[in-house]
Amino acid sequence: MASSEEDGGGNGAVEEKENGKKKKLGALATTWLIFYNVAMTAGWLVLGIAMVRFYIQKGTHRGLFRSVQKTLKFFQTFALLEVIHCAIGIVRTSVLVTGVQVSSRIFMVWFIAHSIKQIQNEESVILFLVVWTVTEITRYSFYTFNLLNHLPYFIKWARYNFFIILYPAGVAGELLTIYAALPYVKKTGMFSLRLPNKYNVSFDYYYFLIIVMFSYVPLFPQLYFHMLRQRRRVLHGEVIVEKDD
Ligand SMILES: CCCCCCCCCCCCC[C@@H](O)CC(=O)SCCNC(=O)CCNC(=O)[C@H](O)C(C)(C)COP(=O)(O)OP(=O)(O)OC[C@H]1O[C@@H](n2cnc3c(N)ncnc32)[C@H](O)[C@@H]1OP(=O)(O)O
Repeated sequence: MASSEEDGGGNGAVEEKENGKKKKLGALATTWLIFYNVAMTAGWLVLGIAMVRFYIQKGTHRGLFRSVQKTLKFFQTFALLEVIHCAIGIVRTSVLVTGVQVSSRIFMVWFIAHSIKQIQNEESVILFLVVWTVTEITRYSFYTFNLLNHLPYFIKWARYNFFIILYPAGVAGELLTIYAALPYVKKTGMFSLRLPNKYNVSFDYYYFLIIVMFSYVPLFPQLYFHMLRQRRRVLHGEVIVEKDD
């Protein structure tokens, strides 16, 4: 993490090491990442503004998902590139951690909120939408300013503090939404394959969703503790030895 004067100071040795790392990132990769992060910041800002405008004009959250879904789908799906960034090594972070984070979001957007219209007006959908939006505006603006070597301290602070509350709140929104979807999935048998069929395979989306819900129990703490470690490293200059994937 390269610091700038606006950072509010920090450890000189850590700063030097971090600047060295940044020099190694090629100019092309840096240019691409700046473009990517600016586009993502703008996308999530547009989404945030659209949500606020909708609520002010209509005075209800009903219909909000429907009105912002195109922007949400586009920018959240675009985030798949983050897994590629890690895989090709232009971003120094774990493919596994990023993969779990991005795939769970894509799953929520396409296989839950998009596919099950009956749950689109649930309060829990608005909860995760608001939480994701605040998180992503902060996160992508952090990356952008950091790459430009002009990182205001409040953005750095927000990036590594907001998540403490937002992560559990987002997970609560996601789990409550999947829970609300269960009766519709059971009633319609959507995305399920019953025997007998020509493939001789059966799949029950209802039970799959229950497994997904339980998978948050081991996976979410890993993401949360990863972020707590990143927080100690960036805000308190602790050297953390990360295990390879
Ligand atoms: C098929 C069904 C699958 C179902 C799976 C079900 C299980 C799911 C369990 C998990 C639930 C997750 C729920 C989640 O969706 C809920 C929410 O998001 S709620 C909102 C709160 N969320 C957050 O705060 C998100 C926090 N997460 C993240 O920030 C990232 O996604 C994460 C990958 C976890 C971040 O990790 P990372 O290691 O990247 O942290 P850093 O930001 O500190 O970055 C490390 C270094 O990489 C550089 N970097 C990273 N990305 C970029 C970029 N785009 N551009 C430039 N540089 C980048 C960064 O600067 C750091 O560099 P350095 O080491 O040099 O300092």
